[in-house]
Amino acid sequence: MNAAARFEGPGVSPVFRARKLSKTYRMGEVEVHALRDVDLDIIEGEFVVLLGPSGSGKSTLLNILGGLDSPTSGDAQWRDHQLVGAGDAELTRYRREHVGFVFQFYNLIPSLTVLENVQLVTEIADRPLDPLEVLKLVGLERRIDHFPSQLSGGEQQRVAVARAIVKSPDVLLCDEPTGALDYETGKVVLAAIARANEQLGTTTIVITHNAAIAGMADRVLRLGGGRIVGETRNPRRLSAEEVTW
Ligand SMILES: Nc1ncnc2c1ncn2[C@@H]1O[C@H](COP(=O)(O)OP(=O)(O)OP(=O)(O)O)[C@@H](O)[C@H]1O
Repeated sequence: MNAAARFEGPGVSPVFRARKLSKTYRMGEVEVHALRDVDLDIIEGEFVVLLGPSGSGKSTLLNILGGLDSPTSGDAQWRDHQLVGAGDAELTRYRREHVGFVFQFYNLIPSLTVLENVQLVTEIADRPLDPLEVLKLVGLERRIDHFPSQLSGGEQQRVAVARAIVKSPDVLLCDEPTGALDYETGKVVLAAIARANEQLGTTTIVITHNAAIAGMADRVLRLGGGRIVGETRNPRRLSAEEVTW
């Protein structure tokens, strides 16, 4: 069964709309169904957590929504941007103008300082935020002249979050943002992501293996075998400080 994570009815207009998204990999004789007929709507400003075991299709779904991958069949749109069948140039523009990514590993430029890593993005963004303000938002205003090698993993991940949000993206997509971090540092990074969602209104999707993080979301989608197998809404979102695991 594919639980239909669709919004119906008046007054609700999703920013993401995916229908019957499927992704199949063929490896010789073997077919891997990474996604099977996924229907999904996400509304503006929503904080969605994607949970599910390894191989359930979380990254595949996130990458399609982020314009990094394309499905084998089905349809996906962000506002009026068609994400399926779009050319490379169009997808690059979509990503550059609208999407911020945070991955498990930070991919900072080692020869640039914290501030410079974040400033770099503002040079190609249409409506960037002030890099110093964003570094304040992630609690790194005192480390702006440090190089990545002089920072802890959690601090580097917060620079990566700042870099993702400084262009004021409409969408923030995070794939295991705390996967490489210890408990305390993970919480600080989650707090930074939640703050971007709350203060900037950024539609946020976070993939995690950590079910405790689900408490921070408006909505939790569980994937299994390439399908959405469960959907819950939290009546109240927990702050990063309230989450324990
Ligand atoms: N490039 C690829 N070639 C072949 N199979 C792939 C490829 N990318 C992903 N898959 C397969 O598709 C399925 C879904 O992968 P996906 O990375 O979306 O899962 P996931 O839920 O994000 O897993 P994890 O939590 O381990 O990151 C898996 O079975 C995976 O092996």
